[in-house]
Amino acid sequence: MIEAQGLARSFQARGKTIEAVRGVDLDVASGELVGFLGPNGAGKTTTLRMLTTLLRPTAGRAVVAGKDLATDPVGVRRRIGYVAQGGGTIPESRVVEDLVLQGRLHGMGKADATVQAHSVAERLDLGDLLERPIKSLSGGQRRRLDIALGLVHRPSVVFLDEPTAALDPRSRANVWQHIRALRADLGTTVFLTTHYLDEADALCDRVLVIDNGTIVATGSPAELKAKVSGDLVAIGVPELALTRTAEIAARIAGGDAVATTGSTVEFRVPRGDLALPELLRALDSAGIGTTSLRVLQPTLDDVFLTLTGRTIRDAEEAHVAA
Ligand SMILES: Nc1ncnc2c1ncn2[C@@H]1O[C@H](COP(=O)(O)OP(=O)(O)OP(=O)(O)O)[C@@H](O)[C@H]1O
Repeated sequence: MIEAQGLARSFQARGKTIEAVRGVDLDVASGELVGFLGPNGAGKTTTLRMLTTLLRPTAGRAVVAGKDLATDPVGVRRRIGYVAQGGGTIPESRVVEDLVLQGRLHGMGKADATVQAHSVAERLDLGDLLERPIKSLSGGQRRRLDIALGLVHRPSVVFLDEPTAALDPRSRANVWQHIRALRADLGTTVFLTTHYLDEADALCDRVLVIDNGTIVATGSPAELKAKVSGDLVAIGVPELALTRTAEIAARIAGGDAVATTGSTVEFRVPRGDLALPELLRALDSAGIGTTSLRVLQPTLDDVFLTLTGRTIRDAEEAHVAA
């Protein structure tokens, strides 16, 4: 449904060349729900704008919904929905008006656009809000309207740029539910960008991790986590036993990356649950009593850290400071 090879885009700003996207390859199958995960400034929006014909690539090619980006941009536009960060609606207009207008802009007849406006509004729980002025909607309702606007013309693939940015946890969960339903009920291919690790983890079949304009990993959230880091075991012990505990941790089969923070010794092993009996026996023989013991499964942030040497938050802070 989305195929790209070597997609790249650079910008000239203040005499400097910014390579926003540096040769991205993509292969998204029909009906997949794929997330593009990376910190602010990684190149997510730029990639999305190229795939949706809003920005011309400096290099590379892509076929989206069966149409070539370079030779048939109109064909691409007809078949896709694009939900940008902060959509461009008219605050005074009513929800139904905006939905119908959007359908008309896509060349739909008035009757068809009206039927579709009601249908997508129902689908996104906006059925009771059709007569409301857009400016009166809550953040979550507004975000659902943005998504509905991207769906009026029945696209086979929809691109969502940061669909839950700035929403509270409840509204986010609600938007996730609607995105999942889109794929489940209509078979729509969904390609979304996010810098929220939990969003990529909870929502996406497959995640492409992007950093500095380059895809650094791709796989299901579980595959990514399994590939790059094991479980983290954290053992709380009395201060006097810290050094000895770290030595014991280093000797556990498969144990790696032993670190001491405060009164805790942490280390990584491929399977924390399997390492615990050996660890506890060794600590017991050494006469060390534990004050706490935790096994944490890796997060996508661990994946990002392993791949890039930075957490997503560090990368974002560095981008803001640049
Ligand atoms: N029109 C432009 N002119 C100059 N530089 C740009 C332009 N658009 C994007 N950039 C730069 O390209 C890089 C990638 O930006 P992009 O918006 O694609 O990142 P992003 O991953 O989508 O981040 P965000 O989550 O903040 O939207 C950044 O360094 C950005 O400053």
